[in-house]
Amino acid sequence: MSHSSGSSSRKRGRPSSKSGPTNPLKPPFFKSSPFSDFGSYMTEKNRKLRDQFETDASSSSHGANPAITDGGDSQGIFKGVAIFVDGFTVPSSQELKNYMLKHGGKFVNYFSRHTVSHIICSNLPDSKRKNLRAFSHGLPVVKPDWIVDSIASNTLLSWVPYQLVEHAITETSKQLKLSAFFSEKGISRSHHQGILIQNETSLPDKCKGESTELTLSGADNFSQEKSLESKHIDTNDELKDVKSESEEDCSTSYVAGQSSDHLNRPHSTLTDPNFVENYFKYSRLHFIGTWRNRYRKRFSNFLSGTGSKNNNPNNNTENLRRIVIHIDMDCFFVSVVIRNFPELLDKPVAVCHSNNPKGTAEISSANYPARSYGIKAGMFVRDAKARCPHLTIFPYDFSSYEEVADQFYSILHKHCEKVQAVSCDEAFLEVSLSLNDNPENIAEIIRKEIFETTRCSASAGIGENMLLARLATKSAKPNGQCFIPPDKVNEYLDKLPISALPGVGYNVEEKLRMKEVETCGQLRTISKDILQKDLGSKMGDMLWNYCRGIDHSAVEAVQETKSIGAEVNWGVRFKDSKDSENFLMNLCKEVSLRLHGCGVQGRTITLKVKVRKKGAGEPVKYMGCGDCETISRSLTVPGSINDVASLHRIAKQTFASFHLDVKEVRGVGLKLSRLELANPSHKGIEEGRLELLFSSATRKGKQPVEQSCSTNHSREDAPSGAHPSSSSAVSQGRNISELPPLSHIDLDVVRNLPSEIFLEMNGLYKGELRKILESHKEKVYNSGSIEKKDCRQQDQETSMRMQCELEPSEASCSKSNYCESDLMPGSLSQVDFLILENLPDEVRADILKQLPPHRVENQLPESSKSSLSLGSHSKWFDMLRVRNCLLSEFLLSSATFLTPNINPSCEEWDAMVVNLCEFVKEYVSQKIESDIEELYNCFRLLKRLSTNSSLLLELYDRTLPFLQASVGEHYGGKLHL
Ligand SMILES: Nc1ccn([C@H]2C[C@H](O)[C@@H](COP(=O)(O)OP(=O)(O)OP(=O)(O)O)O2)c(=O)n1
Repeated sequence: MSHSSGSSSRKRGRPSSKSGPTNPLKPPFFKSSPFSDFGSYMTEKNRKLRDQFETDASSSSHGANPAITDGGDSQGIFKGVAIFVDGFTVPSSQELKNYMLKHGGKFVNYFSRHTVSHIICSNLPDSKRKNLRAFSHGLPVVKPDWIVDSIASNTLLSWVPYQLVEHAITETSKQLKLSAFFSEKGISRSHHQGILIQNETSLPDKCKGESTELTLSGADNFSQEKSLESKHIDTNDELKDVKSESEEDCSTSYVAGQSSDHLNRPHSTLTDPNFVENYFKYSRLHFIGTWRNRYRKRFSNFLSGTGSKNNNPNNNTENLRRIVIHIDMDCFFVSVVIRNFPELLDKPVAVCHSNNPKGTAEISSANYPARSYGIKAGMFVRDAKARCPHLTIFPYDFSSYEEVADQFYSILHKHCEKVQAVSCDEAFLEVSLSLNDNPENIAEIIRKEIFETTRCSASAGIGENMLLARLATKSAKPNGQCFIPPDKVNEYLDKLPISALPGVGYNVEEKLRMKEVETCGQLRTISKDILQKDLGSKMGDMLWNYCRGIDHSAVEAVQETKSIGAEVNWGVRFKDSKDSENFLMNLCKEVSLRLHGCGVQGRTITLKVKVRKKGAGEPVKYMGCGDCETISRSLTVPGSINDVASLHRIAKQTFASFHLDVKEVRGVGLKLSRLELANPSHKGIEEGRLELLFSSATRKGKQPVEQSCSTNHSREDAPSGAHPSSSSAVSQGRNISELPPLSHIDLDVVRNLPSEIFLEMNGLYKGELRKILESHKEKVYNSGSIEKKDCRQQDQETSMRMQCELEPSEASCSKSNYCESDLMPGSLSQVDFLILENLPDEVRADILKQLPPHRVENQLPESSKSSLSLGSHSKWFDMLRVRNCLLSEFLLSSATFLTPNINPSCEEWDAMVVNLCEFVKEYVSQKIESDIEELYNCFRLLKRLSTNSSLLLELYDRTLPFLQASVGEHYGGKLHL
């Protein structure tokens, strides 16, 4: 029977008002038939057809259906699917029926919303389209291609991309599109999950296995495909490639956990001017990478770094032992998203931004049932689906991860004072227990509370050190705990594969395998000398310890951040230098945001660029970076920075110095190291920083934190409104014996401290800190070398800074120390104008008097002259604040780069000259007077530095004419240098 006849016979047989006035369910023409009414006739007919279909199906599966028998999939890919074909289709209804026969599905001749799971249809007349809900009864209306493609890929594909009408499913089942769940207004995930459940239960039972996935993939939308299509109308070959790739990837994928904007977001720098911002907004790696900053802010009260107060109420330290607990949530991302789906607990589930079964999106987390199919984090979806076609994939839900992570850490901090955060779902705890206490009890209490609060399980490993605790967690997972008592350590390690030890990668494993060493027990038979000889001193030493269960690292509540940056290695495709510049600017904005978020700035800027290797084809991963070479360069500037303009200037210059074909660039990263606390005027400066400084300084001195900072205190203890030096948390309860020894204090950090913290710290050290700084300064000045000059200059800046930051009373009493003319900066470029501007008027006037007068030729416009005149300080400061010595930073970094032992190549050298010329041109052309002031100072500085370097002299000689020509062009004069 054809699809259309099925439909018409249904209409024909429908009881009508004309059938009989008495009982419409018993029309007169059934009176003489064996069927009591039309319903029983249809039931009987359907039964017959079903039997017939099943007989055909069983003969088909036993006979001519290699797809089922050979494929080993005796159930067939359409198990649970029952189609009803409506209207003319290609392939025909009969062919579709045969496909169902062969591949385990059902073909329903007469529509019934109770037996049909999918309506197959090639076209919908307008009338049906308008009244879709009535027509479809809430079932999916899908093109026959869905069946054909599923057979071709031997997998039941999501039907969503094959919907006949885009909104078929969303309108009919009142299901919101996934994009709506992630609107900017922040509709909650639980709402979204609630809807998913609702949808699942509303589908026929037999479809439930797939329904979660199907419903989730409701975010697959054609609009995305279409928008990509329209955006990619371009004759450029590369764009064409991208088009086909993105269609392949996006047409059947959702990008969830994101706003609807994102669903329509193009997938590369080629078409998205805000690519960097979007990339980080939706990136799981970004979430993981930036999580620590959020944690620090939220739990700053707990980050005293002391942690030495005993957990045990009985404070008798003699009878206590130190135990480390490593606690880790199980399959974190999955556990969080399936909390509302208890029926999925024992089903394979993963989290990924796309569920396109052919796609190369990476699995972020897989639950343990999924792992039994070999699915793991980092695997492409297509590989995961190949291993487990019924894998349910959920989108990210970052806000819920954050919420659960907060709950997790609140519990940990409640139970333990010394918590070392490893990641959003993993931490080390150090607890002190009496010899009789069972360490498993506390782990159990914590795990129970975590589960009751978050509805997600955590596993715990317990041991005498961090190594053993971490190893024990592996044995405990999932949802368990494991204690390795001291007398069982060797036994535990004997059989443990060396690959389970932290830090053992493929290379080390291979080298040891060559020696027939595969377990820790076997590793113990090799001497330390041999290990160090074969694997290097550090690795050899570490492995020698690890295979004996020895680990000296201490649980540390505060961990130093050494660098902050951002890197994008996906979706990077530039057409021209305008693209790359725009990208760099956005990357700098991102990095600047992160630096401000942490209240720090950095002095060393590293730019890393990934460039496609010669001959490397397009990457396997869609829009990935593929086979690349990595080039990187670091520059150290004299003053730390965190503002976008400075970062961008340096990044742009460095990028240009690589002389790359931008079309070949596949990834860019920017990182700042040598971090310092940000300028006190920055909002990023937070309370508690001094605590961080103490612990970092102490670590630097390789002294365990708890030894020097034994008193527990939190900022909440500080009485409000009291004088900082006596009331702050730092001062609370501290006496000098509890502070790190002065020799452990990092003087570079101290130099840059905000005044109130410096004063507080100096007070704690009874004035010794200032003395040390001064004597250090003397030493530097007396040691005589080219470096002295820089140190001296730096110290002059420090002196200025200290002078400026001292409280008025302190400032006046120390003035004689710092305002001596020999310590004054040699040029304006060495002055921190922000500080200068904030000085009391008389102090600033004092300092300004001692600055060397700058000279600009008379031809400069009057306006420039007046703004550059020392008499009009306020205007001058305002302007200078805007551009705060950027050029000098560039020049000084160049100077660092051009030290005699580095010897730049000709290419690098030429790049330097060309870049400087361009830089100068750009500066001058903007006609900002403060820039002229800056150029003047910078070239003076360059001239001075060039007396010690022939390279710098050449740089000066080659760029000076350029500078003068530009000044002449824009101002009609030249600078006297
Ligand atoms: N390649 C990776 C690794 C991890 N993560 C995310 C998802 C994880 O859920 C979370 C925590 O990482 P874990 O390594 O702790 O892995 P899981 O918690 O998923 O599993 P396990 O139970 O093994 O800890 O970080 C990720 O997105 N991509």
